[in-house]
Amino acid sequence: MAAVRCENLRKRFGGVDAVAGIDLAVAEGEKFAFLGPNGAGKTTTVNMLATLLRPTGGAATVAGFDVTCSPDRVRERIGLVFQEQVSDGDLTVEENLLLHSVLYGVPRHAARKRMAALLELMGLADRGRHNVTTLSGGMRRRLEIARCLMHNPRVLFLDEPTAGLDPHARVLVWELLDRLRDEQGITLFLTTHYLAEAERCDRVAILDAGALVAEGSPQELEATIGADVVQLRTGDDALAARNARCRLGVEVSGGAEGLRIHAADGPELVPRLCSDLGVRVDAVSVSRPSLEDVFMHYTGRSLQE
Ligand SMILES: Nc1ncnc2c1ncn2[C@@H]1O[C@H](COP(=O)(O)OP(=O)(O)OP(=O)(O)O)[C@@H](O)[C@H]1O
Repeated sequence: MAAVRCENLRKRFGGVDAVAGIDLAVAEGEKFAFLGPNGAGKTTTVNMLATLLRPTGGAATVAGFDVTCSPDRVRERIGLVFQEQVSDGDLTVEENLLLHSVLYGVPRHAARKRMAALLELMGLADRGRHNVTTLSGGMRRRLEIARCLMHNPRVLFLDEPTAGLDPHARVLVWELLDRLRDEQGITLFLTTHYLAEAERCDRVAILDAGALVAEGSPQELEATIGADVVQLRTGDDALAARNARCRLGVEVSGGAEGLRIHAADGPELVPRLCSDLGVRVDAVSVSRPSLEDVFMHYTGRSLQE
């Protein structure tokens, strides 16, 4: 059973198709990223999957239940970490966690046990009695995640989980998300516009203007746009280009930065270039396509624009 499934899922606001017919399946225990620029429709999709917004059309199931027909069943099985802080700043860390468990009907004994385990997992074990306002930004984000796990959800939706955090706090959040998935088999469904965050996921779907434009593992997506680029500077570029074509059968283009060769496996080609070109090789570099290149390829824009 897929943890999340969308079939032609749509949401229209006034005259705007915020989500324009998405087909998607996320497997149980998968770490899945929804990558797209601001306004692409990521939050709208997550809000429909989390039963906060009613779809205009199509269908979606989460943990096996239809989001429109069985929203209560869906809600029991999901956690939703928002970009903004939801925890009550006037309460302590423990009070926030216990309040959440009461709202979800978790028995008191089970809630205390789960709270202790989650505080440990999140690196907040010594902060339980502290007021939320005394926590750093990274600690607050980890508290938000812990809160959403108190009722033991099977699918965790995280909207930009590391937005606004410093690099160290970001790494801590990533590590604990990995542990959650590895140790508890929770499905993680992230929205992000950070390429580094998407790179760490099993599978990425690229969303642009409400439509899915590509989907696959980061490696698969990078492979779809083609080859590695090998750049060369030699003692004689004209001769090097001729010999590369004749002796190695590779296509070469010239430019201000020397010679460029597209190769399926750049690192494998480099030693052959050095030994077979018959000219001195002064510099060589190999670059692989990144998710930024993939995004640019499918949308014609940079993700950062
Ligand atoms: N309640 C609403 N009413 C009208 N339009 C909306 C509403 N919510 C979202 N939109 C529009 O739908 C589109 C998608 O917005 P959405 O917030 O889902 O994008 P996003 O990819 O999550 O962006 P961000 O990363 O900025 O959160 C945008 O054009 C937005 O202006």
